[in-house]
Amino acid sequence: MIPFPKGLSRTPAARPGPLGPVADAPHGFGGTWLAVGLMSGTSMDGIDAAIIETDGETVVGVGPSLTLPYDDAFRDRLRAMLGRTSLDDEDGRRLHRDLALRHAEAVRALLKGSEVTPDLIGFHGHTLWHDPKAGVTVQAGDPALLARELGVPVVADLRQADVAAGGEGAPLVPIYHAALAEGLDRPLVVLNIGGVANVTWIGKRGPKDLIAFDTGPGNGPLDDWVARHTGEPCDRDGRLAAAGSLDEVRLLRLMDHAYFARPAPKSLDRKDFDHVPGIVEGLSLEDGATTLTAFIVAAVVQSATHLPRSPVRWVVTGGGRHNPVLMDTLTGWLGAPVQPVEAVGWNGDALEAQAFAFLAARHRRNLPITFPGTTGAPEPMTGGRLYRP
Ligand SMILES: Nc1ncnc2c1ncn2[C@@H]1O[C@H](COP(=O)(O)OP(=O)(O)OP(=O)(O)O)[C@@H](O)[C@H]1O
Ligand SMILES: CC(=O)N[C@H]1[C@@H]2OC[C@@H](O2)[C@@H](O)[C@@H]1O[C@H](C)C(=O)O
Repeated sequence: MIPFPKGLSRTPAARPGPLGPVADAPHGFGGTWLAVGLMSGTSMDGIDAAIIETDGETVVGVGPSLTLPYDDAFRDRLRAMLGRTSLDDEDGRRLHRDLALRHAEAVRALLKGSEVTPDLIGFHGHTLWHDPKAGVTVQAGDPALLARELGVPVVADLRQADVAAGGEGAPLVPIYHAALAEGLDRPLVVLNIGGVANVTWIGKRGPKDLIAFDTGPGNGPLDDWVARHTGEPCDRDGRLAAAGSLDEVRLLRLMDHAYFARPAPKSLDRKDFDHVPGIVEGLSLEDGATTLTAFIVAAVVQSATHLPRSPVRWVVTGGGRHNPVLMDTLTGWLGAPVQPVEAVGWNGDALEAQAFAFLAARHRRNLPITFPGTTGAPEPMTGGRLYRP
């Protein structure tokens, strides 16, 4: 564990706060879909694909999942397109097409050797730009082409309606966390540590008793730091962070950002951390890794001040849960039980992809996917657009 820095304030005692609306009565529906979910996350490691059986309210069955990694050349191409708001030129159209084709390849790999044909695909695409205050969120990857390639209806454009209504358009996964958390002790917090990190607080009042927001950086700035110094994609198993020392002064500078004090709901783009390399510049490889690992944890500790009540436990999903230094430091600094989501029987490598399958099913049922407590939408909102093959 990285020692707790003197200059950082501890989580204040949890205080009561506004709660999201409680669920409407479920709509009657007798059937289920076999739905594939596809996510290309901010860490740009590859395409996650998973299959579930669901009616959009409960998860009836969970099937296999996989990650189709991006090769370095494609990752560089993707990175070069970050920040784009338009795909309307040759490079943009090529990326839109190639992402769809790679997602089709991921679905074929997922289904290989099985007799299964999915009924539905939930497709996130890859976020190039996210600025909900300006009403803009851009995901690359052509859903119409994906539907044609696979001969299966595709639900995509899942952030657009929420952003158009004044919501943050992110995070979208909380309603899936809530569906999975039925029957578990609550309040429960699900913490996702991918490229960016986000939390879902699930209260006791039913499946829509949710508060969710992005906490701050996930592995993104740490991955970038390690890649720049070593060419490796990440601080594998936290080895570098374990060997370094925390630079408390720089951590406090990293935490001196208006986002952390801002009340939820709120969301981030990867670009919101563009200033981070400048702050850690000059540190040794190991001390930089320790300080950027501590930054992820400090942002989570700060996020706890925006939660209505302390949870009974934190369950962690996303690639960050594989980093033992990060997990131990979270446990120490939060002073609460912190476990990987596998402790409650979920698959942390497949959860986000599964969520997009679930959201596609909710779209087909016309059930809301975002809520005042998760994105700041004015009311529970449906979302997504259906592309038929
Ligand atoms: N063994 C490990 N040790 C340290 N870090 C790891 C390990 N395995 C994965 N990671 C981290 O997890 C990251 C990938 O996480 P994940 O797949 O959840 O991200 P993502 O889905 O792309 O992001 P987001 O949730 O922001 O969209 C890697 O970039 C790496 O930093
Ligand atoms: C705009 C965007 O793509 N945001 C992602 C990103 O990655 C993690 C965090 O920031 C989260 O808000 C969101 O993804 C997850 C899948 C979500 O919408 O729940």
